[in-house]
Amino acid sequence: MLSISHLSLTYADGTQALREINLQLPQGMVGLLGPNGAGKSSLMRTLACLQTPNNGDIHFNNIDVLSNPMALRQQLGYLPQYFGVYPHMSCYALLQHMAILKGINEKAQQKSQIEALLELTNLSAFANKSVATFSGGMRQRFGIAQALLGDPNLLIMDEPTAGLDPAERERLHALLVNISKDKLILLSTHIVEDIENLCPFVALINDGEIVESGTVQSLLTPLQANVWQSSIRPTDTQHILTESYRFGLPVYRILAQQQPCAEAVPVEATLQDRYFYELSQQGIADVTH
Ligand SMILES: Nc1ncnc2c1ncn2[C@@H]1O[C@H](COP(=O)(O)OP(=O)(O)OP(=O)(O)O)[C@@H](O)[C@H]1O
Repeated sequence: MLSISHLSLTYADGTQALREINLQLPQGMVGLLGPNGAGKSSLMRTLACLQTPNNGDIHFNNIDVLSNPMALRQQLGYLPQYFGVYPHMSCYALLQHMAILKGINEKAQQKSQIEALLELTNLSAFANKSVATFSGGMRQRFGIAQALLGDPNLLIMDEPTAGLDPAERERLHALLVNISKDKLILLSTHIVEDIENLCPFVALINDGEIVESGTVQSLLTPLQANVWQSSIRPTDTQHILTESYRFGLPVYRILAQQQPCAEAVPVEATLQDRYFYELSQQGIADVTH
């Protein structure tokens, strides 16, 4: 559905943000997962035709995106990571303005779409309030509403759950799952849990390169039967994937073919395990083989 080949982007200051990205993304929810500075926003802005790559091709269905950005824009919804300055316009008026920019010119159509989206994003009660006065979570919900205007086939969402409280986050998850059936929704995040909850397909990006992509199941298979959990730090620290806390007590996730210490119990591999495995791969031996 979305095909990216040899995509490279270098900023004017010489920062190489994308290095020869090759990706084939299917319909449905796709997660783009990577640490800070990995290149997620750079890739999303490039796919949304907001910046031009130095090299490469992007095809969405039968559209050659780089040579025909207008054709993509008619099918695109984009939620940027930051909106910048909000004009002092009411939420409704700003959505109406954006609807016109998207080519939704008929008043009745604008009204029905905007009202439905305000309802979906829990903003109906604030339709007449200025967006400039919205809280962070309300702005995020507004951003989601504007991205959905025109019922786009490709929805690109840069950190959509940023700033949402747990109830709104769940609401957004349900909304995205419901609308993802006949579209491609590409969402970027460094919150692994969001992707685990939502995305059957994932791409891991680090330092401008795609380090892995595929179904979550295919990414977990190499780790299965090799992940252990322990509350005690193993003496051989080489294979520790993560060191976190639960209720203030340490939790170690360890990648090893044999029980790494007496306290370790075997556990199901998670996307978080795979993510940390990829990030630390230069430093640890490949114990999956
Ligand atoms: N306009 C720019 N000019 C120069 N360098 C940039 C620009 N925008 C991003 N970069 C650099 O490109 C690299 C990738 O940045 P990008 O914002 O795409 O990463 P990210 O994965 O979205 O990070 P985060 O999760 O922190 O938002 C980083 O080194 C960043 O400093």
